Amino acid sequence: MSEIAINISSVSKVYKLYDKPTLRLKEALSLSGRKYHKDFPALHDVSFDVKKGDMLGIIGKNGAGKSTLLKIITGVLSPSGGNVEINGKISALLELGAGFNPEYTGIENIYLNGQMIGFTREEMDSKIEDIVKFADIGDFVYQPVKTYSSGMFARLAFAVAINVEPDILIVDEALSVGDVFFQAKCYKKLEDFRNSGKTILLVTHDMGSVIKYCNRAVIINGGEKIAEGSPVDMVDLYKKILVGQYDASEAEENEDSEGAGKAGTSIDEFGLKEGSSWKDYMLINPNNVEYGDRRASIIDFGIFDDEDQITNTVYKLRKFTLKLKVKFNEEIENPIFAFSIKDIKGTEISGTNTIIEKVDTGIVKKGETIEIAFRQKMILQGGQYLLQLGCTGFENDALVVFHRLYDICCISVIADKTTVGYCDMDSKVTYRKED
Ligand SMILES: Nc1ncnc2c1ncn2[C@@H]1O[C@H](COP(=O)(O)OP(=O)(O)OP(=O)(O)O)[C@@H](O)[C@H]1O
Repeated sequence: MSEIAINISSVSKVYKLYDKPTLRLKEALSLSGRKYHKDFPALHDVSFDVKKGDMLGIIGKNGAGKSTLLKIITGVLSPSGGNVEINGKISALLELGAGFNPEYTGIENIYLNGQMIGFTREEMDSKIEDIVKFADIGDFVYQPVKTYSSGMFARLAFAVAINVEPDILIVDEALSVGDVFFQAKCYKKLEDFRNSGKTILLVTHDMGSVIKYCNRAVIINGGEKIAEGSPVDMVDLYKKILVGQYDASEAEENEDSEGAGKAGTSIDEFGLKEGSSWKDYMLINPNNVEYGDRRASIIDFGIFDDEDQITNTVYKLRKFTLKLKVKFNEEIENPIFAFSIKDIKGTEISGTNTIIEKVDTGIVKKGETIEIAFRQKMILQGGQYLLQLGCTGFENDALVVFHRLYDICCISVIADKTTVGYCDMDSKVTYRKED
């Protein structure tokens, strides 16, 4: 029996773009065979295999071609070139509401969907209870689905897709509309599904989910597959694409064959090239804001994980070090070095400085460069955060800012569990019954 669930071989898709809808008809009726469209290549020569039991993340920017690829895999679209071989029964959650009749009730749509997948009414009778229970939308199952919120749609669609015993489940962003509890329930179900040896393809913009749940990932960019490998490496590479720091040679370096890798670039392995600085290895926010009178300048910084690898990705409950290099353009007495971390909504979550930490920085002379390191345990929950750095001081009891960098780079925290609230107190639990 083949170990491959899906084989995608040199798949291309060219869409026909018409300036006006009438031109489509004009082209169809043209006796001379005149073309009224422009070709738009949405996918070009995409090849990869999905093994049975894989949970493969497909990541890429808006318009990269991910949905087009999924539609080809599920047979909704036919490719312009290449081949797709499927080994097993597919159930897909593509566009929200696709395959649902808005006038039918939830229950009627469950039967309709079941029939479309190939189940008889009797077979669906035995599944309906599980589906309704999983969807958990109360009496709305008896209402026409046109009255549903997008979250209710997602619940019903996921409940159907997961309960029809597919071998391969394809999920395209559908989970992002559900509420957090429903998402958690779905991810749990996806894990059970994968643990039972089934295959999942997940398209999502949520990189945390890719790292947490997938065992492999593929990056699609501009209609091409540019890399395939461990989720952590692919997410790192994808972030570079997002901030315009992608270099094609890196994708080749990252192409690996198996398993999960390690985030970041090893200084030992690659060596910091002469003349390069830590920040060359960091993903810098192109929209960062900086200010200050520049009597001291932050000339370099880097985040180092517990293995001293420079990275934007830190694991929860592991140590990491934040290093800064600050060059002094004037003599300054008792400069203060600081960092803080904000969440993506801008709430300052944590941070410290050398005064709070009682570090005596003394007098720094003009021309000197100070290297300062903050080492701590990452206790924030999994997610994306933004880093702020600063060098300040006091003059006549007033705070002066020499150099501050706002939202300079992203810190991605990877977590394998999420506790309550902003941070994880790393509780150690003991449990015993009294005699
Ligand atoms: N039916 C269509 N006709 C013409 N162009 C299309 C059609 N469907 C998609 N496209 C184009 O093909 C490209 C790939 O679209 P696709 O929906 O596959 O991207 P995607 O990676 O899924 O994006 P997103 O993350 O925004 O969902 C886009 O430029 C899109 O505008």
